[in-house]
Amino acid sequence: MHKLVLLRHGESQWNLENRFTGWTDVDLTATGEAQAREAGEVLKAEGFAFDVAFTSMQTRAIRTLNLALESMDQVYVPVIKHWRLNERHYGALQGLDKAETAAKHGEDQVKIWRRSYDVPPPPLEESDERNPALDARYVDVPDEDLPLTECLKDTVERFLPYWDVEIKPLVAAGESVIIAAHGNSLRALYKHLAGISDEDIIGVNIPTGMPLVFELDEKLKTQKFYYLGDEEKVKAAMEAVANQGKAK
Ligand SMILES: O=C(O)[C@@H](CO)OP(=O)(O)O
Repeated sequence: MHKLVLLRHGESQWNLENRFTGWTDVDLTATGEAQAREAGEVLKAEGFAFDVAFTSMQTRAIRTLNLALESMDQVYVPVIKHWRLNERHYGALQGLDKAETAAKHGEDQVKIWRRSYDVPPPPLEESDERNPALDARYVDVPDEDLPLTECLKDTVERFLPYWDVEIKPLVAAGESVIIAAHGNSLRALYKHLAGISDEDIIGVNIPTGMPLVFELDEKLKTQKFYYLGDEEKVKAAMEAVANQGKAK
């Protein structure tokens, strides 16, 4: 049996401000840092010893991983960063307040933009200074692979090839792996690993800073998955994420 750990970053500045974030590179808040350290403590208490860690190219996920490994006394673990683990690109919604957007366009429309499988938010203009093609960290990525918006299906299509080729073989070989990433990029992997339908993925919300363990058999079929930590706390945190798209 293999155990794979998924960890969404701790609270970011724009989680706190309730703004659509996507590929905007915001940092953790002090609460987010504490959540990351706490995740590390929980993982340590459960006896996890990682062989390799994967994360995105975004500060909030990288720092969450670093802080968690630090509180596990495992900063020596090799870390691989890749853009395919980045958050889903939120297009022209990036920077907008979620509750204000719900008041303007309706909660139903915001839920479609936030959680539907195949409806992308309006794209950024190519000339927008936030176009990832202008960001030095993606200089080696072909422009046509860099998104100006994404629905979850697009995120699945860019994340899963990386999972299949780079991560899955390590898990299959018995390596202990942690992936520190984002609410929606982890929903893409969650959908795949848990076999969730395009319709049911709408109801899945991943809370910040809470380790999610997938137990996989020898064929890497999921046997069970669960969050580490207090069940009520996890439930409340999931509901809070779902409610971020409601008008005030
Ligand atoms: O803004 C975002 O990029 C994501 C994750 O923080 O938010 P949401 O939960 O609304 O998809």
